[in-house]
Amino acid sequence: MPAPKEDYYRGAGRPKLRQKGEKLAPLSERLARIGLASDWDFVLHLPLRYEDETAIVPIGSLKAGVTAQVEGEVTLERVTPRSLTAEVADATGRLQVRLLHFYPSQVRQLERGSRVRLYGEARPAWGAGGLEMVHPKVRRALAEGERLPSTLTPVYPAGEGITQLWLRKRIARALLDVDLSDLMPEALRVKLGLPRLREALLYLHRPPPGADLSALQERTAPAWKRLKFDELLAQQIALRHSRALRSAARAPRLAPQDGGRLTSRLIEGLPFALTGAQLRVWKEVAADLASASPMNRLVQGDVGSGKTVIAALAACRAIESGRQAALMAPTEILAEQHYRGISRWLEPLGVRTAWLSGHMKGAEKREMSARIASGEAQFVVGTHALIQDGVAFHSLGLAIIDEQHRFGVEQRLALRGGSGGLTPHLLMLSATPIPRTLAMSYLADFDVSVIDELPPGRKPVSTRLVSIARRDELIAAVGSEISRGRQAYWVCPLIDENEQLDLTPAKTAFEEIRSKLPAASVGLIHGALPQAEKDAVMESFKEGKTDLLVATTVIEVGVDVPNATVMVIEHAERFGLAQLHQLRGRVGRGSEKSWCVLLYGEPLSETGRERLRVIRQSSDGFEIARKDLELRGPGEFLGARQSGMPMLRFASLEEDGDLIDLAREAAAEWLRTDPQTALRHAKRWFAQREGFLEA
Ligand SMILES: Nc1ncnc2c1ncn2[C@@H]1O[C@H](COP(=O)(O)OP(=O)(O)OP(=O)(O)O)[C@@H](O)[C@H]1O
Repeated sequence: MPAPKEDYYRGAGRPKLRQKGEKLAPLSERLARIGLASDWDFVLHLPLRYEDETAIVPIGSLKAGVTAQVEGEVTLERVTPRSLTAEVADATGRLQVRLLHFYPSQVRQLERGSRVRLYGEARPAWGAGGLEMVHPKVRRALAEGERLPSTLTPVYPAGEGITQLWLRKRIARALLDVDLSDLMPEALRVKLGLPRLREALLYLHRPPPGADLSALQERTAPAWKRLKFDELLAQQIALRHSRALRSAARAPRLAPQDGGRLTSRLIEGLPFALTGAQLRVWKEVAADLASASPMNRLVQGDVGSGKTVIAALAACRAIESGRQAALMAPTEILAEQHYRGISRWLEPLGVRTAWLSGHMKGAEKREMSARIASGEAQFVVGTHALIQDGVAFHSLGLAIIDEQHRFGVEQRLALRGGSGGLTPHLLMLSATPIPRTLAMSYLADFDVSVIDELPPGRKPVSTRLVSIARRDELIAAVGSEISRGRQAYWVCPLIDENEQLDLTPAKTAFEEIRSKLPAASVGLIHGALPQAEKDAVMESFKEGKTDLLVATTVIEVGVDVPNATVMVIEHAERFGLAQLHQLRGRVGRGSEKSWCVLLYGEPLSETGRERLRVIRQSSDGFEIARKDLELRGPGEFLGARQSGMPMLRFASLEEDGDLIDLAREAAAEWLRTDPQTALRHAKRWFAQREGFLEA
């Protein structure tokens, strides 16, 4: 559809209103906001969409100020010596036409009953209501089936005060200045039937007459394929390269002479037998640990699949090989739980454990740091406190990171640190399953193990959707579950009253439930409580002294209380899919039947409804993650910070799975035959991410 005028002259987005007297930021700053700095950035600043000036729009959809082309039949005409006015109508509406000077030929063209095509700007009609065009270009209507070759004008993403015209000129200059010669081996390009890079870019910035608009918009044109492939290829090259750098590093071999007395005693002492999946994953981890190249392994397992025991085994392996092991968790609650849980297994085996919290006071913290530095503490658990200043390990052999996606790359690297020229092994745990395509591109640098089996005897959690209007009924039902000796969670999205959002906050829910269930012992936990209080509340729930725990999402990951069988989530529609799955995973951890009740407020938005539907129908974390990725896109799913890898701009992991496979193969081959040029290709794409290739 022809563009409204401001699209061309004032930038594609709706111009943001500035306050009176407010100055526009300098141009370079405004450009930087939309990621434009180097010539190469401009070259890759591709049109958001295209305007087709030859398209014909229905008269009924015309708006004042819009320049467009319409087609219709002349239904009225009036000729005076000074003007020619006519009315043109199509099935959707009518439009006035006014010519103030005219030729006899135009009178013939606009004769009543003839069909014409008009191109011009629509304006409010003079005198009468409706719209008119003054001096439009008048041409004969198209014959049946006749189509015009389209000429497409690009419309770029633009920011405040950046005009389309300026962008077009700037991009045209960049296209001349930047070296667009192909780096990709010619044989590969021909094999994949891809256009040259220069051709592809020119095609996208200035589509030739007759270019296929839908292939451009849907990003299926060969030119698009070329750019997506180049991007994926660059990513694969960068990942392989960083992997190669890593394998050049040396790690301590963690393979005890005596075959591992500590690990075997741990396995023997467990109150359960390891599942087949746990055994397999432990074998994979142990093999990595025995190698002199640093392990970089991600263990994925659905909620409750038993990842902790893998971490404990790996820690024992480091310790029995004479090294220290550290575990970093994203929250105090989780770190504390791991500390207690794993210490309970390790201390009877004579392992010396230590706990480092961000809340520790001076003397206590110094003492812990000293035990870590002297090597007296063999197994250390903590939060970010572990990588903050003043903590140096004596001989760290293994760094374990729980919920790895909650930490940035720098944090992961910081814990790994290294001592004595040796790089510790890195084991990451994640309960957020990462779909295959995503893992293959962003996480190609990790080895991945999957615990794809739940411990025996688990019963699936029944998930119910209940309108918030039935809250009272639900409280009573939870009360009767509690009277049978079970425990329950009641999760709310907020802590305090908030006037803007009509959501029942945790504090109100706490008071209300307490008064409605006087026989039950009810606790409240949220992020704003002092640490000591949080610990006490959690401990009391774990010990079964508290029956019902009202909470915010502080309990989201990792909390393990097998006697809890009910999870109520208020305003479930406000939570993300991964979060809902994690929360639901807090129940169904024992052998009793468990319930998850999703209380929703009405009206439900389309996406809210969709999320609740997915979570009710599936209990498979991988399936849910795939849906989540679909609903949110990889950027949000991973978060730029979390992946540590440059986000893909053009390729889509959901749609371009086949290209990822091709790019993987091609990257390996290219790095083998001509590593220099392959790396130049990767740098060209990710130049803006300094240090990425060195990471
Ligand atoms: N093989 C097993 N047989 C029986 N119970 C097991 C087994 N492995 C682990 N468990 C128990 O299952 C529960 C869940 O284990 P764990 O806390 O390690 O899960 P997780 O994978 O970390 O889950 P989440 O990500 O949800 O926290 C714990 O109570 C643990 O003791």
